Amino acid sequence: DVMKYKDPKQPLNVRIKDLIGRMTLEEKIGQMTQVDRSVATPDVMRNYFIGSLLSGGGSVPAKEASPETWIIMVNDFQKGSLSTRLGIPMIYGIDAVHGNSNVYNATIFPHNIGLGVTRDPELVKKIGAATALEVRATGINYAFAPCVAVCRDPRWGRCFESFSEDPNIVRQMTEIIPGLQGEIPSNGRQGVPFVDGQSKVAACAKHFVGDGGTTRGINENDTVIDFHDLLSIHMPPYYDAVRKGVATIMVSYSSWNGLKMHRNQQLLTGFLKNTLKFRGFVISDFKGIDKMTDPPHANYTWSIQESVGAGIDMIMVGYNYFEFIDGLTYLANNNFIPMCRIDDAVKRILRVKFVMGLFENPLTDLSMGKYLGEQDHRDLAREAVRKSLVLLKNGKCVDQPMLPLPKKSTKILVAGSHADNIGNQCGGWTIEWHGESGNITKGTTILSAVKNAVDPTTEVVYVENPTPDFIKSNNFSYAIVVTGEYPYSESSGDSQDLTIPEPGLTTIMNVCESIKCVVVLMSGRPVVIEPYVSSMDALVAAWLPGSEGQGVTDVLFGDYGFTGKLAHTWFKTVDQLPMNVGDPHYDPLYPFGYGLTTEPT
Ligand SMILES: OC[C@@H]1[C@@H](O)[C@H](O)[C@@H](O)c2nc(CNc3ccccc3)cn21
Repeated sequence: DVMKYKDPKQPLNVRIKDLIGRMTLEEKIGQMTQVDRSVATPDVMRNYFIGSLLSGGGSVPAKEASPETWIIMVNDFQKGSLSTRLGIPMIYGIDAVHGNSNVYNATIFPHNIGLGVTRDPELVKKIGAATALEVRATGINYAFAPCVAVCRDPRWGRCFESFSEDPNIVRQMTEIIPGLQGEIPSNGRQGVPFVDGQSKVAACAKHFVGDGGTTRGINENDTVIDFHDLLSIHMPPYYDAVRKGVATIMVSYSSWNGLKMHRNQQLLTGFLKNTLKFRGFVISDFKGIDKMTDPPHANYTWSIQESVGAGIDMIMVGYNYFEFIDGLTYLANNNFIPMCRIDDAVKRILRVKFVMGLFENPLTDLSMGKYLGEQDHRDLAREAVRKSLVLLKNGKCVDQPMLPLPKKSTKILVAGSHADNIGNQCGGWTIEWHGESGNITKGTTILSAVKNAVDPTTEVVYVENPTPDFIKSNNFSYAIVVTGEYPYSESSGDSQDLTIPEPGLTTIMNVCESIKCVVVLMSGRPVVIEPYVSSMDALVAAWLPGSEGQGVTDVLFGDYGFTGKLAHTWFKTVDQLPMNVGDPHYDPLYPFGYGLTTEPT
């Protein structure tokens, strides 16, 4: 008989039922296994029936690899999967969290903290669509995005991955999901996985749930709140993500009231699958099951039993696929995990793979490579940068605004560690896991953007960390100081003091106490700035704008007006934290929703 699961005209549930009815336990467990590309080969894919691969942060086929190199790599792994008895295609995931940002020369969009400021769902949906194309340009079909964390404490190293402290802004920004996956047709079913073909990708709402609410913002720590607050602060974005057909949801490393999310059956199965009726697949975080114990990996068989038993469908194993497969096989064969749980997991994984057309189009044509970093994506990113900037101060006297800056001046000074540094303006999850300073990928630095923006007769002088004497010996009309935080991600970004690292503050004080200055602050979150604001003539929060630095000068020089409003409370001192809009004792330096505006000249 023609195998029904191979027939795209068959109803989805018929295909799933037919296929799972043919699968051995080995083939089922293989589908639940995701490993990093660095330990995979086509033979491993075939012999262990591996259902999914990922590129962890920085896991690339080669340094500065071209899109074609990426496509060939992914296709080769896929051919390994297709050569198995049942020919089930694998799904390949990557952290396309601000563009396909691991990939050299991809368009790098502002990180989520900047996108939340735009409060523009249509813009963010377009960013999702552009990102999907740039992911497909590398042969990849699955993005571990969007992060829908609600960051409640800026000491959290991942606050830059959160759209806002306000769940309503995060809910609005889930429009990136139909951008990434495609819009559910008006006559289509909401609340079931939807991925609209070869220019779209499966998305991943993460990290379920409460990742942004941990104690003192300590990454992967404990979120101690009652069920009402969990449901009203951290859960709402998942209502929207499920309704919009998100294909997958990733579990948080963190705990809720002392229980690791990776073993929280009440929330993973009881609430997400049974109450919210989520029908896609739940994926663990990287070695998330290892981290259920202290020390990690202390009892791997227990970790497998507790996580799969709680309702996780695909395990982001990391590297040790043999140990995982062996452990889960033992647990299934000895009924520590019931077969119905394994079948539920595999059905969810197959549902996503069928829905996204993976069986019909498992391979990528090399011609898709042209979409990587294409100009109209860069123009879109530039627009997002413009709308993400927040003007916090404009002139020392209300009636003497400094911005917009004149394009025609005799001589101006550009200074600061982030003025001529693409890596610094992109932040974490860019090329490398933690990101990296330097000329790491294609883009426009702020210095280049200034030179492009000003009148040709204006002399632009760049000195990264100028001395007061140097400044005073030149008659600069004004200075633009670009500085802030260096790239970080995850726990490496956790900070208890939230100070601007040196020499940033020194540069700010040296310049601003010598001449008129506008400070462009690049940071993944609000940082300690209050003691220094009085020295500045103007202050712009630029967050982590990404590769298209021209968007910053578009607004500084008045081609566009400032429109952004804070999506995060800007505290005065860290001992006020956590402090969020709506709190009874709310005494910020700049409140949630604050932002000065300017008119285009
Ligand atoms: O990169 C995969 C996931 C990512 O989607 C999650 O948001 C994040 O919590 C996460 N952390 C790791 C662990 N980090 C890691 C980075 C590079 C190589 C190996 C592990 C992987 N991942």
